[in-house]
Amino acid sequence: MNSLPKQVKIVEVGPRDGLQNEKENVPAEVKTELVNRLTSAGFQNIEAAAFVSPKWVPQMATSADVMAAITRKPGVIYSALTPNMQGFEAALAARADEVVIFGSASEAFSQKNINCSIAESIARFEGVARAAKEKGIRLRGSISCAFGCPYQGEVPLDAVADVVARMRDLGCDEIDIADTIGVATPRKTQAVMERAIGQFRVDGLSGHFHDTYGQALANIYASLELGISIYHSSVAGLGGCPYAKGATGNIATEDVLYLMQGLGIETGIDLDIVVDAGQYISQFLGRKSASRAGNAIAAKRA
Ligand SMILES: CC(C)(COP(=O)([O-])OP(=O)([O-])OC[C@H]1O[C@@H](n2cnc3c(N)ncnc32)[C@H](O)[C@@H]1OP(=O)([O-])[O-])[C@@H](O)C(=O)NCCC(=O)NCCSC(=O)C[C@@](C)(O)CC(=O)[O-]
Repeated sequence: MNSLPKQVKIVEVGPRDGLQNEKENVPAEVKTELVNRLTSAGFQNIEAAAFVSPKWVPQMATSADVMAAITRKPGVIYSALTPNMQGFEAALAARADEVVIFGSASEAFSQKNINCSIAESIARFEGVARAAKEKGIRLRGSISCAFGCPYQGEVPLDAVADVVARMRDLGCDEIDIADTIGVATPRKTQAVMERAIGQFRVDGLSGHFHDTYGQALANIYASLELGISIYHSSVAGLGGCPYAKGATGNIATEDVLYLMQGLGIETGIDLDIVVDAGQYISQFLGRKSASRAGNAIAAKRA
């Protein structure tokens, strides 16, 4: 059996990826309370904002308010999505610790999500990357549809490797390999991750798995076997992408933490506080949490 990493970093993406698709406005105070609860749970990295066009993603329009109101813990990285220089300037003003340029391995998805081709997106990201370096802000690259696309279907492995190399050349500190629509299975996951590892250091790659087909935990395990040690997840399994119809949320953070506990892998995160945060946001949204571990732990307590 391959040896697994002894510790992993869990990037909590619920306040951004999780909430961006909610139809009803989630007030900035609720998002702020969620980020604060997640901070107290011990995450090193929380994706808290997206400085994107409010016409494209209205739910993220309050990002500056959230970034201004959260109680920051020293050492915690609060990240923001920045598709272009306008987004970067807003993230800088909001004191984001990390900016995220987000592209795609699928041409069709790139057009739908950010209204340009892959090549145009990379050209657009060059300015953001340069500005981030000048200001000493961490730079993360996110690659959507690395395992399949809702518009074009199959995404060639070469296309993933190519975008990883382009993100690397832009100077990304970390690169996310994202299963936007949750279609990957473990062998496919390993095939894609191996190509990514061929282009970038393994300790800078992260797995970002949506759980549409219930495969995300298996895909995380498959990635652990390759030595990947950064994973994205969303409290209560919140989420879905506005440009990926039918795709459900990210894998629930509570479920990932339960898995890591069982494997004896250190995360530095307090599962009980995350369960409370998951119940808090689910109650606000008026629905049951999508986290099976979260619901089981909450039921046991009651
Ligand atoms: C990229 C654009 C802006 C191009 O959109 P565009 O329409 O081509 O942009 P434009 O430059 O022509 O500008 C049009 C208007 O947008 C404004 N604008 C332009 N830029 C900004 C900005 N940064 N912030 C605020 N406003 C902005 C700009 O000021 C102008 O306003 P107007 O003059 O019409 O009033 C647009 O397509 C966009 O905002 N897309 C965002 C899509 C998005 O957020 N998708 C969800 C996140 S990606 C995701 O979830 C996947 C991920 C990361 O989680 C990983 C995974 O699971 O796959």
